[in-house]
Amino acid sequence: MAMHLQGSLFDQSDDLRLAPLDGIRRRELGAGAWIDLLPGWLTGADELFARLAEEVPWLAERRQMYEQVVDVPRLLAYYGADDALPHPVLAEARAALTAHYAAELGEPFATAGLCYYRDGRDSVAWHGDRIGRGARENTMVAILSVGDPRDLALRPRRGGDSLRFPLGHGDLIVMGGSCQRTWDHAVPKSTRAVGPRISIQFRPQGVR
Ligand SMILES: O=C(O)CCC(=O)C(=O)O
Ligand SMILES: [Fe+2]
Repeated sequence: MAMHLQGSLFDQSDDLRLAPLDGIRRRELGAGAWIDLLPGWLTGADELFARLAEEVPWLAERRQMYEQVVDVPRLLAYYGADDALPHPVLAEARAALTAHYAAELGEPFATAGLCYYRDGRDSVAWHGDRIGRGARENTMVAILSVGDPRDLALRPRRGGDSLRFPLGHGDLIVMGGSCQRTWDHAVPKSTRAVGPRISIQFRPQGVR
């Protein structure tokens, strides 16, 4: 009898595979912003999660906030357009996104930012990716999520209700149009017992 002692942490498939992007669904948010969602874009991502958690040179940042220096409540890593990505499937993912959005975006996805949320206390506060061109131009930010599910919350900057999109293991969300200018996004803290999550954000050159 074959015994599989190394159980899967999050999903059943051992096969690391990206689904075609044709199945992605768009939702218009208003004010020229939209999101595209594809749950389960990447299957078999347990090994990817483990490798990223162990091998990425994670940085714990500290930031000045008023009179205090505070810990940024998540770990970070950044890969420029010419840096080797920490796993080959991430290069594949970036190439697939570049091909799928070529006509609409008009430039490749280039950089990869990684965030590691160790538990429900880790989070990112409301912001838009507005360092650089995101403040002035329409652009796209594509986020692949692995590990425990966390919500990505979005709210219009002009005021209004926030929306929450639960992002699970292998899910893809793309924020596009005016989203970085006219909407803010956040990963709120969670009081539920949540395990670790890693997000990979692909952006065009000069968008942060
Ligand atoms: O982890 C996420 O899904 C969002 C991260 C984010 O918004 C950012 O790093 O700019
Ligand atoms: Fe962001």
